[in-house]
Amino acid sequence: MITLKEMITPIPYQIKEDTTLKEALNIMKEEKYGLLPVVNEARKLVGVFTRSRLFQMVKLEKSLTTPIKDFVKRDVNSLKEDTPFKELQEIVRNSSVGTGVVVDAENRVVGLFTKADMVMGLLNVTRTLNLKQSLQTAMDHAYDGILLADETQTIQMVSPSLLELFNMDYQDVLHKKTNQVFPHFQISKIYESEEADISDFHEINGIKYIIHRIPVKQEGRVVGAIVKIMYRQLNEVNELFKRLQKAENKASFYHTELKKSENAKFTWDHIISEHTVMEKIKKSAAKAAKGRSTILIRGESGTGKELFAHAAHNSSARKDGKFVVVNCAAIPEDLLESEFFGYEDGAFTGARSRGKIGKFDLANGGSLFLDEIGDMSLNLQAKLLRVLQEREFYRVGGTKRIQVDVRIIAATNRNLEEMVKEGTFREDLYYRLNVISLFIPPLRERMMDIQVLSEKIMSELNRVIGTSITGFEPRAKQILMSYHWPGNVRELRNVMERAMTFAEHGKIKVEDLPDYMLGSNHVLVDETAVTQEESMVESAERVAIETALTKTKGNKAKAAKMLGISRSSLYDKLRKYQLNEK
Ligand SMILES: Nc1ncnc2c1ncn2[C@@H]1O[C@H](COP(=O)(O)OP(=O)(O)OP(=O)(O)O)[C@@H](O)[C@H]1O
Repeated sequence: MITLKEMITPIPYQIKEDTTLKEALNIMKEEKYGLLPVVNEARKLVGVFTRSRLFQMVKLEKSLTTPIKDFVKRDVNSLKEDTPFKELQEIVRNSSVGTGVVVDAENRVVGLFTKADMVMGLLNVTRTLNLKQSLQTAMDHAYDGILLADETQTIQMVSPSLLELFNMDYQDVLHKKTNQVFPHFQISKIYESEEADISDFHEINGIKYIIHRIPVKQEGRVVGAIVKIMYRQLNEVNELFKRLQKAENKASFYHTELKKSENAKFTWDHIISEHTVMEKIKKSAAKAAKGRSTILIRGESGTGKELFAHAAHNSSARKDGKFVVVNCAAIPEDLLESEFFGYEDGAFTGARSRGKIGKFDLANGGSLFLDEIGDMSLNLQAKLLRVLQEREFYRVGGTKRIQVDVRIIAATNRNLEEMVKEGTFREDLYYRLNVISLFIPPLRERMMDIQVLSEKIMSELNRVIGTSITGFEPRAKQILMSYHWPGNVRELRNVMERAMTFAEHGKIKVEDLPDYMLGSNHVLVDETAVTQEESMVESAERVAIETALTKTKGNKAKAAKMLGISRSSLYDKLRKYQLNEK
């Protein structure tokens, strides 16, 4: 709101009691002031010399050299410069005096205040207010991100879409220097060059954007800047472009798909995790990968077993050899043997009689990944065991021994020990495979990973499907963090893809999540407890801790384990989020 300070007429003259009639006359004639404030040596207000006092002196035929001292009006009501606008309105309304003297806290004169000043001030207020309001409305509805900075490069206005893109709140940016909050906008450039320009592509959360910097000039001088962040259209264009590309690349797609099955695509870096147990598994897997032993990867479906197998092959001495995948559950029983060992010419009648190379042959010098090994028939288990023991096999219908150098990496989500007990999995094969065994914990037991994985997946999908999703609304995040994820990371990916397709841009809301996730029994934390002030990371972290404590019935050691953090860091976080009493 406007203050008196902004409406006063500054007065360059300070007359004193010894100022002569002549001097006072000259000033009043020149400047047409109705009154002049009179000050003492300390420049403090002692009274005013008015036009009527001047006439009085002339009427009394005082000589021009007479000091004005005896004609100073001493009972003046001065106005303090910090008088609020509302109070000022009252004073002006009730006062018969047209001009007042404005003083500072020490009673020193700072200027005059006239009724005309007041009217002009009011007019300005209304004009600025209306303009500001119209601008704000335009900003609120802007499709692009927009930022207005003043002459000092201080942020005066921002559009909600800009805040959404950078996941910030008004208080994070308003009245702060642009260079502090958004250094990469490089706004100072245009204050110097005075020319509008457009940046190269930038990227945040997989969303591409361009910065359009426009200087605002007044009388040839830069008095501010408008920054326009274009991102939504970019992603839409991107999407169209991608569709075109997809069509063009179809043929080569099939080609690469074919090749893909024999090449390991992933490395340890593709396995995203911040959980201490996962880090340990990654380390020991990397170590095991260097040797020759069989590796058995255990864990629920969708926990990333195949990813580990790829990474293990890629960090082994065999990385230049093939990485051949066999899904033991997907191949019909009667074909499994020929898939593994191939067959000789003439082993079958008809079109296929020209022979076929088996997966063991293909993987020679490389790795053979036997996925879902728990789903293999006992008959084949026996044959596999023989190859593992003797490192040789016969093709179907063949009599020649084929020697191979293949490293086996097997995976299963089945309980092999139970199966051995039941007699559905060979004990000797079990021991052969179980030389180095890795167990990947389910996602619900490494809640910090839900956070990091969802962020990574969001970035990736923004890029791939052309959405511009910037995060989650607190309640949606809470559901994500407390859901039990039976399908693990695979399910998380599917949920994210679906939610991002629904939401398209902005934040993912509860209604973008599948209904089955919303069942109240999965949501373990009080929803009102997620406050707006917390950052996304903080609120996710707090929800994770609360959920872990609820799940472990308050057992801090177990909760820390579930979260993948040390006990002391759990205690730090409990203090930080004031969760101690829970
Ligand atoms: N830690 C992780 N970081 C990144 N992506 C992951 C991670 N874990 C799993 N994924 C992703 O989740 C999906 C499922 O992973 P993967 O196929 O390796 O699981 P799996 O345990 O082999 O499943 P299944 O037992 O059903 O074969 C894949 O898209 C994979 O890329």
